[in-house]
Amino acid sequence: MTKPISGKIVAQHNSRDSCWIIVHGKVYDVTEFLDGGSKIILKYAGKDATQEYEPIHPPSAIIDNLPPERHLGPVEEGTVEKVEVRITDEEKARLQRVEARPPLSEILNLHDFEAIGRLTMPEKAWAYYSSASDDEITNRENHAAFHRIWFRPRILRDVTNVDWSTTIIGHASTMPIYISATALGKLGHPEGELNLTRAAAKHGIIQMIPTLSSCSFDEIVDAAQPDQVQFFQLYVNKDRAITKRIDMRMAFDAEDPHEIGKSGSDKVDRSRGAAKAITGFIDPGLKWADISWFKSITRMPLILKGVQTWEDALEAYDQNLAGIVLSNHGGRQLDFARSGIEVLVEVVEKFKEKRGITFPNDRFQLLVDGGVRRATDVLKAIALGATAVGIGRPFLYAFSTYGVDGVDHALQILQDEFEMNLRLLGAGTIKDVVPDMVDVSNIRSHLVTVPRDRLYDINYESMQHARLRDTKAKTKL
Ligand SMILES: Cc1cc2nc3c(=O)[nH]c(=O)nc-3n(C[C@H](O)[C@H](O)[C@H](O)COP(=O)(O)O)c2cc1C
Repeated sequence: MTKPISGKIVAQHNSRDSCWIIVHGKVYDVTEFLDGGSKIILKYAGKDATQEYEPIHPPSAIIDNLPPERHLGPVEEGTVEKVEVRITDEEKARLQRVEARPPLSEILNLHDFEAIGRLTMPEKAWAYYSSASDDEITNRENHAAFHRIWFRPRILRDVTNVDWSTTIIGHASTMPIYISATALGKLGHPEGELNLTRAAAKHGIIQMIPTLSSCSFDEIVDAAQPDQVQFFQLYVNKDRAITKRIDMRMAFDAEDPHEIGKSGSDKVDRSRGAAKAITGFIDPGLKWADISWFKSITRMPLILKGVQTWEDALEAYDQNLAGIVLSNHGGRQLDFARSGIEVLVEVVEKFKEKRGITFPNDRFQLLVDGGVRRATDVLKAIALGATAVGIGRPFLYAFSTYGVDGVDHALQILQDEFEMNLRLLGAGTIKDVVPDMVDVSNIRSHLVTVPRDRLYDINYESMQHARLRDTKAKTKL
């Protein structure tokens, strides 16, 4: 066994010429990672970097990416100078707000998780999770687009028993939703993505594991129940050998489908640091011609995420993919990209026109994400031909403040909303939710609103989010 290295020796390697760091009690020589000047690594040169490293990288990242000769061995216990953690007044105030968070019984909808998360989450986590690109127009449009679709409910139908379960890419799901891939789960909660895995198991829904998870792929798969289905979101590495290795492991570890991620970078303004630090490996050269290579290295169904036009949807169909996710990445890439729900309408129309194909369709499934906060949003997408929708941020907010119980509660809210709204829509099952049940005539209009009717608006008593406990009587959020 390698002899433990004294913290004092490590501390001497604190420069660009020789940079050692400690992560989880092991010493690593990361000098070669400093090419291009990584300020954040240098900040921890010669020190214990575990706290900074942990939320951003899975435990195995450093081991997998650094050649074995750079793994210098364990650090000698008790010799490392403790990095002083100073608790600011702001942080103290935040911790008090965490104590004052309302019980889950007072969280009535997915918006409430966001309202409480904004007040209680660590600043970095809130910035990374809630932010989007440029002016965040697409981020807000994603939800607003659902407001341009109205229901045409049917009456006098027997809805004593309603069933909102479905099948997504051949896998049973208790609801027509799945948990979309979101990076850096440990920024919000020490258990990170495992909160999602456990709640997904409890509710019988599918979790999409991100390439950039904070927990390792193995941890997430190990936390799953034996029959639990998980998807894998793959960012394609510039070094295709690495992508191939990931794929081989997927095939052995999880017998389930995965999807190819978009090749663009996670472009996020309010939290530039985290996004830039983790996306440098993504291949901007990924192209349609590469699809055949993916097919040659895996036997799992492939779904392409990030499709935003009918032309690309048709190309994906022609390349025999199992489906697509109509997604603009939660408004985190190109601002003014249209919402997934709007693109869905165009895709369904054009497939009918060009190929005579209708949806939902088992040979090629349409998934949608972005801005989904209510079961009614989901039902609109289902009526328009989607098989299921992905939800991202609400689950991040839920686990950041309440851990796994928060995600469980969020999923229960959705289950309850499905039951109620299917009845009100006059649909006994998901198959009964058909195009005639929605009026989508305004979906393409991106009107800027007319001046508001102030007298009427002032009389409207606005709904309130959940509130912190001890400030409830005094403050509005
Ligand atoms: C904090 C955050 C991180 C994300 N990370 C990824 C990622 O690593 N890979 C990916 O394919 N999509 C990622 N997404 C996009 C989501 O998969 C999904 O498309 C989006 O969140 C849906 O919008 P919603 O948050 O309004 O539900 C991320 C989204 C957020 C909010």
